[in-house]
Amino acid sequence: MLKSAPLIEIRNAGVFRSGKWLVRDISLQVMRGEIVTLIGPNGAGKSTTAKLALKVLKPDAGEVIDAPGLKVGYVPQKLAIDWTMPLSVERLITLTSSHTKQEIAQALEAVGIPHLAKAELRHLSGGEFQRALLARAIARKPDVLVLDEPVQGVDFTGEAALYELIEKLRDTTHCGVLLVSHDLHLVMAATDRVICLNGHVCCSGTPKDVAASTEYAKLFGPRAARPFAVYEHHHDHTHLPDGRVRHADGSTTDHCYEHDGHHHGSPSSDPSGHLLPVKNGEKEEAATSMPPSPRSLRGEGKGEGQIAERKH
Ligand SMILES: Nc1ncnc2c1ncn2[C@@H]1O[C@H](COP(=O)(O)OP(=O)(O)OP(=O)(O)O)[C@@H](O)[C@H]1O
Repeated sequence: MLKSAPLIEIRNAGVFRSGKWLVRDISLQVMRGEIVTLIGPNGAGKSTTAKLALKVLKPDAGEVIDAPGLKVGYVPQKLAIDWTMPLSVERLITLTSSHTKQEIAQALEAVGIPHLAKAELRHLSGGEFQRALLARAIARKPDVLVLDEPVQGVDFTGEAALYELIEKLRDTTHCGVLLVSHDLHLVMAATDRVICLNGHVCCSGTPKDVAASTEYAKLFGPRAARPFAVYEHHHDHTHLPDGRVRHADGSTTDHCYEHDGHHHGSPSSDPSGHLLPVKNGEKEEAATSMPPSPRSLRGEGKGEGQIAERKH
């Protein structure tokens, strides 16, 4: 596979269903090692575009071109799972493709839940469930990960941890990532390009470029006028298990320094003592309200989002 060729390229593609264009004239590329994030209001065509990229949906106009031999890992927005049936994490990973015990263990280790191999899905927290889905997607060592709202059912601090995990997976496996986010205001800093959809590509660029664009402001109205908090983190210090902090120069102290990475933006702090980015006044709300239950977010009984992976 050529390093400089796109892993997935969508060229002027459109999907026509039930007498209307769900999306039209969509063009985007996902390169190796790149994180591309799709944002847009409900019904803007984000999932439709992700399914185009996956070739789950065939374009009625334009084309979708994959790199030869492309392997894709997919985390769908909804899952058709019978929650009355016991289903373990390791069984989820092998539902549609076979993996050795070692591959399963590696995937679970990579997403930080090695201890949950035998756990039942219905007992997992929202964050653990999303990690199990990610483990499933990376077990086949994909060239590209397509993640449709991978932080759903997770609270604000958990969201940040999942975004960090996605960035880490990109860094360690050098895969490309196409990420769907419903969150207009919290886009991880690792995102290389944001594509803002509204049935068509409304605008695109770096998170900061898109936040500053008039098209984005027009699409999201007064919400867009509020400050756009890009989740940023700098690994200039590490919290040790005993509570001390190790700094980039190797020294350790009992607390972080004022100027340490994370220590910008909001005056609020997370449980690790880090300041969290301001989510446009929504942070407190997000932190205090209960996240939707994982089960309600798993599309129970809706029959959508069959687990799908493909290899060409
Ligand atoms: N098979 C279909 N037939 C007709 N309309 C459809 C079909 N699939 C999706 N739609 C419609 O297409 C539009 C785009 O849907 P899509 O799920 O891609 O949006 P989205 O941006 O992912 O939305 P959300 O943020 O709510 O998940 C919606 O209005 C949806 O109702």
